[in-house]
Amino acid sequence: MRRVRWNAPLVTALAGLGLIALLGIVAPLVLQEEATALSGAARAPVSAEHWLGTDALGRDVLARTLVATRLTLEMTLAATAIAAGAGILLGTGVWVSGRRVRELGLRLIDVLVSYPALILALVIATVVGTGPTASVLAIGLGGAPAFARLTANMAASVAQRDFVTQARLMGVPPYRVLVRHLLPNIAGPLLVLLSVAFANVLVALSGLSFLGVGVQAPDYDWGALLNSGLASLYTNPAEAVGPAVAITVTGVLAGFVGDGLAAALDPRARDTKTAPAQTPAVSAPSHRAPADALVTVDGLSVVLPDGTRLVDEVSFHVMPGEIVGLVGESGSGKSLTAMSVARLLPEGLSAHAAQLTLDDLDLAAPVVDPARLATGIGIVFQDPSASFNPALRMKGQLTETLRVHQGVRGAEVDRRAVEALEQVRIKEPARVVRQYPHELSGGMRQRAMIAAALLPGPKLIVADEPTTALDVTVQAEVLDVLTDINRRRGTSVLLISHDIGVVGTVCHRVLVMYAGRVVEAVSAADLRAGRVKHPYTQALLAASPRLQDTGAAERAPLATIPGRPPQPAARPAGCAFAARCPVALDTVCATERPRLIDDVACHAVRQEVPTA
Ligand SMILES: Nc1ncnc2c1ncn2[C@@H]1O[C@H](COP(=O)(O)OP(=O)(O)OP(=O)(O)O)[C@@H](O)[C@H]1O
Repeated sequence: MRRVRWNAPLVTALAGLGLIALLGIVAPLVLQEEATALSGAARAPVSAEHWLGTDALGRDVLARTLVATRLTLEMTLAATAIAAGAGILLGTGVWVSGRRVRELGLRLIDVLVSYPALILALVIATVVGTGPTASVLAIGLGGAPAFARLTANMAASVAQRDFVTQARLMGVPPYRVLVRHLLPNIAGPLLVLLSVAFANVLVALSGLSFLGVGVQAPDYDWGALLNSGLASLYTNPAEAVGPAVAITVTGVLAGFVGDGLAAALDPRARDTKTAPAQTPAVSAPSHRAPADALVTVDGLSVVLPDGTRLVDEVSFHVMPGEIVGLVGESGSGKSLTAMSVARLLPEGLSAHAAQLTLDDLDLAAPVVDPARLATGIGIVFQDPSASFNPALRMKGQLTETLRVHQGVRGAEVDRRAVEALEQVRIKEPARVVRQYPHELSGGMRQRAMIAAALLPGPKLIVADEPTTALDVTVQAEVLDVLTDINRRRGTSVLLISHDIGVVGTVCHRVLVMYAGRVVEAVSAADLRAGRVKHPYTQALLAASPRLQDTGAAERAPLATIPGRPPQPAARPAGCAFAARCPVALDTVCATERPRLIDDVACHAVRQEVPTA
């Protein structure tokens, strides 16, 4: 389960509920006598002696409200436990069963959920009778369908994940898959539902007692006290105020716990918003980007909270109309670099840069106008099947930015959506805009993703491995669309790929990344011709089956790069590639990190260059 990040509403609400629980323990011990003593004055108004007055038999209302805390909380906890226990059992039971039972079970749960819980509880109450136990059973069982539905739905979605499939293939029995793989992965949402259910159960139990079918005299809970206060609502409203406030405060606090838990367990509610790049006050720009560069990145570092640098002082620029490729092995920092430009860093990571700009838009500012960001940068992600919401038609998704940030409405929305699909060469665009994502092929979805990114007219498209998830036959099609858009509209592209063949073919300029740094910047023409300097770029080229240019030097047989890149936290003091490098020098490469000078960061290369 995800680690809980404590937040103020959660802590405050838990502390409040803790206090009420303490009251529930202590009050019956010290106030029991006062709560049952007949003072003589029936329905006495508020006085110094009776802060909330007395009831019809002259008993102190405040003392009774406080004493009732215990029974109310006990009943609420018990009913919530029954709802959760029975619901989770039903939900998981349905999941573990065979297909037919599962189908039947899911339909049953659907029917039960569609039936209001309180009505269901009233029906159960009429069958099992009145009193605390009957109320708890009725409300508990009435709340079970909500838990069953959530458990079954979540279990079904987790069950499709690879690790569950693997466990099942390995013959792990269903109940073990359930306990080891499923329940821990759905515990977060269940916990949130638990606290919300607690509030609902409290209100429902109080409702039953208030209606006279719950707790019966001489027992009393807050609902029963509310019922007795109703009779004197006009003469002594305070009698109803005590239990009403108690129910409201406890219910609201439980709701806050649910809310706080949801925020604490959901990374999107915290810092995924986009971790803004922060500009350190002291660093001065060092990267000499042309004045008319569209994107300027100078000294960009992406760091973990413990200070580990995942991306380390990366500098580059993208000119208007230019396609720049970021290439390197998995983990070299390509995505984090590109996502910093788009201000879409994952939670927990922060970016620092001396300069990070798109035209005159400061991407390193703590706050950036979302409309300018959304219309300035379009993003194409790797997996087209995950990029679209399966429940919505293509039109709405393609045109979201247009509608939200550019106020485009009505027939214009349709026209622009169709036009965008035409531009990415999707046949019958008018029909496709009305379709759902699953009705499109992978290649079409990826081209539609490019259309969505293009629609607001961005100056830059960030394409993060746009062809990796696609069939080889459609990869070229998608890349062709990207280059075509670049040619016709002059849109700049920052293209991320682990395939040096792809970037060499599509880009104008290529930045080779290794262990969080740019180790070489090279024109695509030089790359294709094999005119590269850094031993890592040479190794990548030698290992690439793709780059076949007519003007290229004679290709050597395919090679592999021995070893693995170092983990970000274990990068050596010297060159991070030294351990795998065939030309590493004994001293300097082991001790000194090479800087990017004349587009290459390598001590050995510099030693080879004869000094004038
Ligand atoms: N949210 C995160 N928390 C911690 N480490 C991360 C996070 N995201 C990425 N990393 C680490 O940062 C480094 C760079 O990651 P990044 O995704 O930018 O690499 P990449 O070159 O794009 O690789 P790939 O081609 O596999 O996507 C990797 O070592 C990765 O494990």
